Amino acid sequence: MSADHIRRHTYADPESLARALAERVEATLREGVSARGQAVLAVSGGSTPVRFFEELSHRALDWARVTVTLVDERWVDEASERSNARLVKRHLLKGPAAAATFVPLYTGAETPEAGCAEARRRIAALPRPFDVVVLGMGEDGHTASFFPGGDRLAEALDPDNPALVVPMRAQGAGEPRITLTLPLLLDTRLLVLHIEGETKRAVLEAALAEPDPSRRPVSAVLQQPRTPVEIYWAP
Ligand SMILES: O=C(O)[C@H](O)[C@@H](O)[C@H](O)[C@H](O)COP(=O)(O)O
Repeated sequence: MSADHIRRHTYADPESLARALAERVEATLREGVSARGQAVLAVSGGSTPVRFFEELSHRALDWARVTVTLVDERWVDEASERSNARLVKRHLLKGPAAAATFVPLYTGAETPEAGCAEARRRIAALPRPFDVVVLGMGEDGHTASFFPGGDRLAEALDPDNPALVVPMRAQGAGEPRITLTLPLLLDTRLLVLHIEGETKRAVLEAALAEPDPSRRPVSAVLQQPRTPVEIYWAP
Protein backbone atom coordinates (compact mmCIF):
# COMPACT_ATOMS: atom_id res chain seq x y z
CA MET A 1 0.00 0.00 0.00
CA SER A 2 1.48 3.35 -0.97
CA ALA A 3 1.07 6.37 1.29
CA ASP A 4 -0.96 8.30 -1.29
CA HIS A 5 -3.49 5.49 -1.25
CA ILE A 6 -4.78 6.87 2.05
CA ARG A 7 -5.95 10.46 1.85
CA ARG A 8 -6.89 12.28 5.02
CA HIS A 9 -9.40 15.10 5.25
CA THR A 10 -9.56 16.63 8.73
CA TYR A 11 -12.17 19.13 9.94
CA ALA A 12 -12.60 21.25 13.04
CA ASP A 13 -16.02 19.78 13.88
CA PRO A 14 -18.60 17.28 12.63
CA GLU A 15 -20.71 20.02 11.01
CA SER A 16 -17.85 21.20 8.77
CA LEU A 17 -17.05 17.60 7.93
CA ALA A 18 -20.67 16.89 6.97
CA ARG A 19 -20.75 19.92 4.66
CA ALA A 20 -17.45 19.05 2.96
CA LEU A 21 -18.38 15.40 2.55
CA ALA A 22 -21.83 16.26 1.16
CA GLU A 23 -20.16 18.58 -1.34
CA ARG A 24 -17.71 15.89 -2.43
CA VAL A 25 -20.40 13.23 -2.75
CA GLU A 26 -22.73 15.61 -4.57
CA ALA A 27 -19.98 16.46 -7.10
CA THR A 28 -19.14 12.78 -7.64
CA LEU A 29 -22.79 11.80 -8.13
CA ARG A 30 -23.26 14.70 -10.55
CA GLU A 31 -20.26 13.52 -12.58
CA GLY A 32 -21.73 10.01 -12.64
CA VAL A 33 -25.10 11.25 -13.82
CA SER A 34 -23.61 13.42 -16.55
CA ALA A 35 -21.15 10.75 -17.77
CA ARG A 36 -23.44 7.71 -17.55
CA GLY A 37 -26.96 8.98 -17.03
CA GLN A 38 -27.17 7.46 -13.54
CA ALA A 39 -25.22 7.11 -10.32
CA VAL A 40 -25.12 4.72 -7.34
CA LEU A 41 -24.44 5.74 -3.74
CA ALA A 42 -23.97 3.10 -1.01
CA VAL A 43 -24.12 4.41 2.56
CA SER A 44 -23.61 3.12 6.09
CA GLY A 45 -25.98 3.14 9.01
CA GLY A 46 -25.23 3.87 12.65
CA SER A 47 -25.22 7.33 14.18
CA THR A 48 -22.28 9.06 12.47
CA PRO A 49 -23.85 9.62 9.01
CA VAL A 50 -26.93 11.57 10.17
CA ARG A 51 -25.46 15.08 9.71
CA PHE A 52 -23.97 14.14 6.36
CA PHE A 53 -27.32 12.67 5.21
CA GLU A 54 -29.14 15.84 6.24
CA GLU A 55 -26.63 17.99 4.33
CA LEU A 56 -26.77 15.84 1.22
CA SER A 57 -30.58 15.55 1.17
CA HIS A 58 -31.14 19.17 0.17
CA ARG A 59 -28.47 19.35 -2.53
CA ALA A 60 -29.83 20.13 -5.99
CA LEU A 61 -28.94 17.01 -7.95
CA ASP A 62 -30.89 15.08 -10.56
CA TRP A 63 -31.87 12.68 -7.79
CA ALA A 64 -34.25 10.75 -10.03
CA ARG A 65 -31.11 9.34 -11.67
CA VAL A 66 -29.49 8.34 -8.38
CA THR A 67 -29.86 4.96 -6.67
CA VAL A 68 -29.15 4.80 -2.96
CA THR A 69 -28.38 1.53 -1.22
CA LEU A 70 -26.74 0.35 2.00
CA VAL A 71 -23.29 -1.10 2.65
CA ASP A 72 -24.91 -3.26 5.33
CA GLU A 73 -28.15 -3.79 7.20
CA ARG A 74 -29.25 -5.12 10.56
CA TRP A 75 -31.80 -7.90 9.95
CA VAL A 76 -34.74 -6.02 11.37
CA ASP A 77 -37.96 -4.64 9.98
CA GLU A 78 -38.01 -0.99 8.93
CA ALA A 79 -40.23 -0.21 11.90
CA SER A 80 -37.23 -0.89 14.18
CA GLU A 81 -35.07 1.97 15.42
CA ARG A 82 -32.11 -0.27 14.50
CA SER A 83 -33.01 -0.37 10.79
CA ASN A 84 -30.51 1.35 8.51
CA ALA A 85 -33.21 1.65 5.84
CA ARG A 86 -35.29 3.62 8.32
CA LEU A 87 -32.33 5.89 9.07
CA VAL A 88 -31.69 6.59 5.39
CA LYS A 89 -35.38 7.26 4.69
CA ARG A 90 -35.61 9.63 7.65
CA HIS A 91 -32.46 11.64 7.11
CA LEU A 92 -31.44 11.31 3.46
CA LEU A 93 -34.39 10.44 1.22
CA LYS A 94 -36.33 13.65 1.76
CA GLY A 95 -36.53 17.04 0.08
CA PRO A 96 -34.87 16.87 -3.35
CA ALA A 97 -33.28 13.50 -2.46
CA ALA A 98 -36.73 11.93 -2.04
CA ALA A 99 -36.66 11.45 -5.83
CA ALA A 100 -33.81 8.91 -5.56
CA THR A 101 -34.49 5.18 -5.90
CA PHE A 102 -33.78 3.25 -2.72
CA VAL A 103 -32.66 -0.38 -2.85
CA PRO A 104 -32.96 -2.00 0.59
CA LEU A 105 -31.05 -5.09 1.71
CA TYR A 106 -33.67 -6.32 4.18
CA THR A 107 -36.19 -8.56 2.43
CA GLY A 108 -38.59 -9.55 5.19
CA ALA A 109 -37.27 -13.13 5.18
CA GLU A 110 -36.86 -14.65 8.60
CA THR A 111 -33.06 -14.66 8.58
CA PRO A 112 -30.37 -12.96 6.50
CA GLU A 113 -29.33 -16.41 5.30
CA ALA A 114 -32.84 -16.93 3.93
CA GLY A 115 -33.01 -13.41 2.45
CA CYS A 116 -29.50 -13.32 1.01
CA ALA A 117 -30.32 -14.59 -2.49
CA GLU A 118 -32.97 -11.89 -2.96
CA ALA A 119 -30.69 -9.16 -1.57
CA ARG A 120 -27.97 -10.38 -3.93
CA ARG A 121 -30.34 -10.15 -6.92
CA ARG A 122 -31.18 -6.56 -5.99
CA ILE A 123 -27.54 -5.57 -5.70
CA ALA A 124 -26.44 -7.48 -8.82
CA ALA A 125 -28.95 -5.42 -10.82
CA LEU A 126 -27.14 -2.16 -9.99
CA PRO A 127 -24.58 -0.73 -12.42
CA ARG A 128 -20.94 -1.12 -11.37
CA PRO A 129 -18.58 0.35 -10.47
CA PHE A 130 -20.61 2.25 -7.90
CA ASP A 131 -20.02 6.01 -7.85
CA VAL A 132 -19.70 6.50 -4.09
CA VAL A 133 -19.33 4.18 -1.09
CA VAL A 134 -19.34 5.78 2.37
CA LEU A 135 -18.15 3.49 5.16
CA GLY A 136 -18.27 4.07 8.90
CA MET A 137 -16.27 2.32 11.60
CA GLY A 138 -17.07 1.01 15.05
CA GLU A 139 -14.77 1.30 18.06
CA ASP A 140 -14.10 -2.44 17.73
CA GLY A 141 -12.65 -1.82 14.25
CA HIS A 142 -15.62 -3.15 12.29
CA THR A 143 -16.75 -1.53 9.08
CA ALA A 144 -19.86 -2.40 7.07
CA SER A 145 -20.73 -5.68 8.86
CA PHE A 146 -17.16 -6.93 8.86
CA PHE A 147 -17.08 -7.68 12.60
CA PRO A 148 -14.18 -9.17 14.56
CA GLY A 149 -15.13 -12.83 15.02
CA GLY A 150 -17.89 -12.62 12.37
CA ASP A 151 -19.01 -16.07 11.22
CA ARG A 152 -18.45 -15.23 7.56
CA LEU A 153 -15.74 -12.62 7.90
CA ALA A 154 -13.25 -14.49 5.69
CA GLU A 155 -15.88 -14.88 2.97
CA ALA A 156 -16.84 -11.22 3.15
CA LEU A 157 -13.22 -10.06 2.90
CA ASP A 158 -12.14 -12.54 0.19
CA PRO A 159 -11.09 -10.39 -2.79
CA ASP A 160 -12.11 -13.16 -5.19
CA ASN A 161 -15.54 -13.89 -3.74
CA PRO A 162 -18.19 -13.14 -6.39
CA ALA A 163 -21.08 -13.35 -3.84
CA LEU A 164 -21.63 -9.54 -3.62
CA VAL A 165 -23.72 -9.92 -0.45
CA VAL A 166 -23.21 -12.18 2.59
CA PRO A 167 -25.06 -12.72 5.87
CA MET A 168 -23.04 -12.02 9.01
CA ARG A 169 -23.42 -12.99 12.65
CA ALA A 170 -21.07 -11.78 15.37
CA GLN A 171 -21.20 -11.25 19.08
CA GLY A 172 -20.61 -7.50 18.76
CA ALA A 173 -23.19 -7.05 15.99
CA GLY A 174 -26.36 -6.87 18.08
CA GLU A 175 -28.53 -8.74 15.62
CA PRO A 176 -27.85 -10.87 12.53
CA ARG A 177 -26.81 -8.72 9.60
CA ILE A 178 -26.23 -8.70 5.91
CA THR A 179 -23.33 -6.93 4.24
CA LEU A 180 -21.91 -6.10 0.85
CA THR A 181 -18.57 -7.87 0.37
CA LEU A 182 -15.20 -6.12 0.40
CA PRO A 183 -14.52 -6.62 -3.35
CA LEU A 184 -17.91 -5.05 -4.16
CA LEU A 185 -17.34 -2.09 -1.83
CA LEU A 186 -13.95 -1.48 -3.45
CA ASP A 187 -15.54 -1.40 -6.90
CA THR A 188 -16.36 2.28 -6.65
CA ARG A 189 -15.13 5.58 -8.06
CA LEU A 190 -15.03 7.18 -4.61
CA LEU A 191 -14.45 5.27 -1.36
CA VAL A 192 -14.88 7.25 1.85
CA LEU A 193 -14.28 6.22 5.44
CA HIS A 194 -16.19 8.66 7.66
CA ILE A 195 -15.20 8.59 11.34
CA GLU A 196 -15.46 11.01 14.23
CA GLY A 197 -13.86 11.34 17.66
CA GLU A 198 -10.49 10.64 19.25
CA THR A 199 -11.33 7.06 20.22
CA LYS A 200 -12.07 6.13 16.64
CA ARG A 201 -8.95 7.93 15.46
CA ALA A 202 -6.85 5.75 17.75
CA VAL A 203 -8.59 2.64 16.38
CA LEU A 204 -7.92 3.88 12.85
CA GLU A 205 -4.19 4.37 13.53
CA ALA A 206 -3.97 0.89 15.03
CA ALA A 207 -5.74 -0.58 12.00
CA LEU A 208 -3.40 1.26 9.64
CA ALA A 209 -0.44 -0.28 11.45
CA GLU A 210 -1.80 -3.84 11.53
CA PRO A 211 -2.13 -5.87 8.34
CA ASP A 212 -4.11 -8.75 9.90
CA PRO A 213 -7.82 -7.87 9.50
CA SER A 214 -9.12 -10.42 12.00
CA ARG A 215 -8.53 -8.06 14.93
CA ARG A 216 -9.87 -4.87 13.35
CA PRO A 217 -11.51 -5.77 10.04
CA VAL A 218 -11.35 -2.16 8.78
CA SER A 219 -7.66 -2.99 8.16
CA ALA A 220 -8.79 -4.94 5.10
CA VAL A 221 -10.19 -1.72 3.60
CA LEU A 222 -7.15 0.35 4.56
CA GLN A 223 -4.53 -2.13 3.41
CA GLN A 224 -5.89 -3.14 0.02
CA PRO A 225 -4.04 -1.94 -3.09
CA ARG A 226 -7.04 -1.46 -5.35
CA THR A 227 -9.04 1.61 -4.36
CA PRO A 228 -7.80 4.79 -2.67
CA VAL A 229 -9.45 5.45 0.70
CA GLU A 230 -10.54 9.01 1.52
CA ILE A 231 -10.65 9.32 5.29
CA TYR A 232 -12.94 12.07 6.59
CA TRP A 233 -12.36 12.78 10.26
CA ALA A 234 -13.37 15.39 12.85
CA PRO A 235 -13.01 15.36 16.63
O1 LIG B 1 -25.14 -0.71 10.33
C1 LIG B 1 -24.12 -0.34 10.85
O2 LIG B 1 -23.94 -0.38 12.07
C2 LIG B 1 -23.01 0.18 10.03
O3 LIG B 1 -23.13 0.36 8.71
C3 LIG B 1 -21.69 0.12 10.70
O4 LIG B 1 -20.65 -0.43 10.01
C4 LIG B 1 -21.36 1.53 11.19
O5 LIG B 1 -20.82 2.28 10.16
C5 LIG B 1 -20.45 1.51 12.39
O6 LIG B 1 -21.01 0.64 13.34
C6 LIG B 1 -20.28 2.87 13.02
O7 LIG B 1 -21.46 3.21 13.67
P1 LIG B 1 -21.64 4.56 14.47
O8 LIG B 1 -21.63 5.64 13.44
O9 LIG B 1 -23.00 4.42 15.11
O10 LIG B 1 -20.52 4.64 15.44
